[in-house]
Amino acid sequence: MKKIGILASYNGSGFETIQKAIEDGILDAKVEVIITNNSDAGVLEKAKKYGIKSFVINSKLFPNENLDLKIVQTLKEFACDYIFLSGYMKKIEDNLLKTFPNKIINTHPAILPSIYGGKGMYGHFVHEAVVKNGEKKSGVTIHYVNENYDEGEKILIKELELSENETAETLETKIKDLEKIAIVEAFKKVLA
Ligand SMILES: Nc1nc2c(c(=O)[nH]1)N[C@@H](CN(C=O)c1ccc(C(=O)N[C@@H](CCC(=O)O)C(=O)O)cc1)CN2
Ligand SMILES: NCC(=O)N[C@@H]1O[C@H](COP(=O)([O-])[O-])[C@@H](O)[C@H]1O
Repeated sequence: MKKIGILASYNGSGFETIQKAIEDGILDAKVEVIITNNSDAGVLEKAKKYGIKSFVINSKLFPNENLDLKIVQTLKEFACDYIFLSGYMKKIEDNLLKTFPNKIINTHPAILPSIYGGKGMYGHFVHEAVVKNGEKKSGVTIHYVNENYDEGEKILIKELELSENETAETLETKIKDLEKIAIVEAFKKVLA
């Protein structure tokens, strides 16, 4: 059974999607550990709810430590096979990339490659830009992570069409619903 480590900065909705798919027998895997950079992250409550060990790793708590190495050390302690970025807002750096080559998976709330990826394109900013530019479609991209933001090999893309009166808020809700399907489908492919 493959072991998954989670990195999240906020609510970790993607993590909960994976956890529910595991509990429903859809994914043959186990979430071993959750790491966040944000001591107020909602994902910490979710970790408690599902009985999964969690850690806050950031420069405020560990001012004199290499956070990249500390994250690697933690993920290795739990013998993780895959790392899933469930709304993680920090750059994945060299040690993590080298320790888990082609094993770090991210969900991005837009179609990639596009102008809706890269530095500054995260969370609500993505949906605001898509609506502002009058795009007719958007979607979700699940991809492996490389050294640059949102440029890794694609695993799966799911698209949706914007409605006439779409707002960034309504689009974010639709994208998050689409993400639930995309994440499970992508992990079924990866774990096969
Ligand atoms: N090496 C990589 N690291 C990360 C990737 C990746 O593809 N390669 N994906 C991101 C997730 N992400 C989009 O899917 C993303 C997250 C954050 C940013 C961004 O611009 N962040 C800001 C800082 C925001 C903050 O501190 O709250 C920044 O870098 O200025 C872009 C894309 C996760 N890591
Ligand atoms: N560029 C990365 C990015 O924007 N990721 C997005 O952050 C959200 C996190 O939501 P959550 O905190 O509710 O899980 C998710 O929708 C994810 O696609």
